[in-house]
Amino acid sequence: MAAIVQAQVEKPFTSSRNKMGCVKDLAESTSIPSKYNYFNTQNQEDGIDEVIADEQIPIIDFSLLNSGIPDQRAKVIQDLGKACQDWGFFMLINHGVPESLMERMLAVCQDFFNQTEEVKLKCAEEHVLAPIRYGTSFNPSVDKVFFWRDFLRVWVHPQFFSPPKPADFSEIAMEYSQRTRQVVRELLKGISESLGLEECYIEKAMEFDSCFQILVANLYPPCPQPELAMGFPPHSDLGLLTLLIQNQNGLQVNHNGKWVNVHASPNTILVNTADHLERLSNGKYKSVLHRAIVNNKTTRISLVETHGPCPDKVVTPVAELVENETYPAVYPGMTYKEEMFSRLSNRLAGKSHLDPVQT
Ligand SMILES: O=C(O)CCC(=O)C(=O)O
Ligand SMILES: [Fe+2]
Repeated sequence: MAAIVQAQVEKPFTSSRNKMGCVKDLAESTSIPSKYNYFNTQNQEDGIDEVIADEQIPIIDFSLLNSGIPDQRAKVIQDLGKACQDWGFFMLINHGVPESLMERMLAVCQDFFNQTEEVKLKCAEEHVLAPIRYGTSFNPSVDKVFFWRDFLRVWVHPQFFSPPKPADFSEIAMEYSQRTRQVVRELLKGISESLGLEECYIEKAMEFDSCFQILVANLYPPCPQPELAMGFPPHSDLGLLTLLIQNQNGLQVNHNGKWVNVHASPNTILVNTADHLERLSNGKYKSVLHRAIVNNKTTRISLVETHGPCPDKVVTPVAELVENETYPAVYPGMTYKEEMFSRLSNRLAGKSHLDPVQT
C-alpha cells in the first residue's frame, strides 16, 4: 500500500499565505469584483455567441467490458473507440465504484472547503507542483482574469498525500482513488484494443503501475452575477483519462464548435480522453475543450481525477498509428511531470500546449 503523507500541521504562515481571497468568501456579495468579469470585451475568445445545445453524450456500460461474453466486449470496445473519436467524452455507468463512496468523497471535499480559512491556508502552498495545494482561480499570479473557483489539488499516486484535516479525508480518498484507478486500468485495456493494439499496450507503454494520479476538488460557490463570471475556462486536460463526479450539473463540452450542457445522472462517472491519449493515438482520439459555468443559487462541487502516465514518461505517438505526414509525430521532449509544471505555471490557454513541434 502506498505510504500516506500529510501536510505538516504546524506550518507557520508566510505573508503571502495570510490572505488568498477565495471565492467562497465572495458568495454573499451582491456583485462581483471587476477582476472576475470574464465576459468583458477582451475575454470572448471562447465564443459566447455559440449555440448551447442539449445533445446526449455517449454512454458506456463498464460492466459489459468484463461480462465474459466476447460479443458484448467487442461491441462496447467499438462504442468506446467511437466515443473517444467523436466526442472525447462519455458517461460511464455500472462502473462498480460504490455510489456511497462517491457521495462520501464529495462530502469530505465539501467538509474541507467548509473549514476556516486559517485551516485551509495551511495547505496553500505556492509551488504549483506541491503535492497538496489549496488555491483559487487557476494561477492567480498570472491569470488575466480570475475564475469563480476555489480548489484543492492532491497527488494520490504513485505516492499518496492527504491534507491533515478533515480527519477522514485520507481514508476516503485512498479508497476512492484505488477504486477509480482500477476502473481506468480496465478502460485503458479497452481503449488499447479499440486502437488495434494489444490489450495491455497502453498500460505497459505508459508504466501505469507508477501512474501519476491527481485529485482536484473544485468548489464553485453561488455567484451574484453568473452571466459575467466563469468557473473554469475552456481547456483540455493533461493526462490519459480524466474522471469527473459532481453534486450538480455545470460542465459544458465543446462538440463540433458548440457548447453542450452535460446532464449527468446519479451514480455516473464522466470520463474524458485527455491530451496524452490524443497524442499517443496520434490524434485519432480527441482531447476536447470543456469549461464549467457558475450559477447564482447553489454551491457546485466537482471532483476531477487526472490519470496520467508515469511522471518520468515522455509521451509520443504510437509508431503503429503514425501512417503519414498529416499529424507529425514530433513533440517536445518533456516528461509528463515537466509538462504538468509548465501547464500549471502558465495561464490556461485552451490546448495550445498540444501543438506538435514544427520541424
Ligand atoms: O468542474 C468542472 O465541471 C470542470 C473541471 C475541470 O474541467 C477540471 O478540473 O479540469
Ligand atoms: Fe478539465
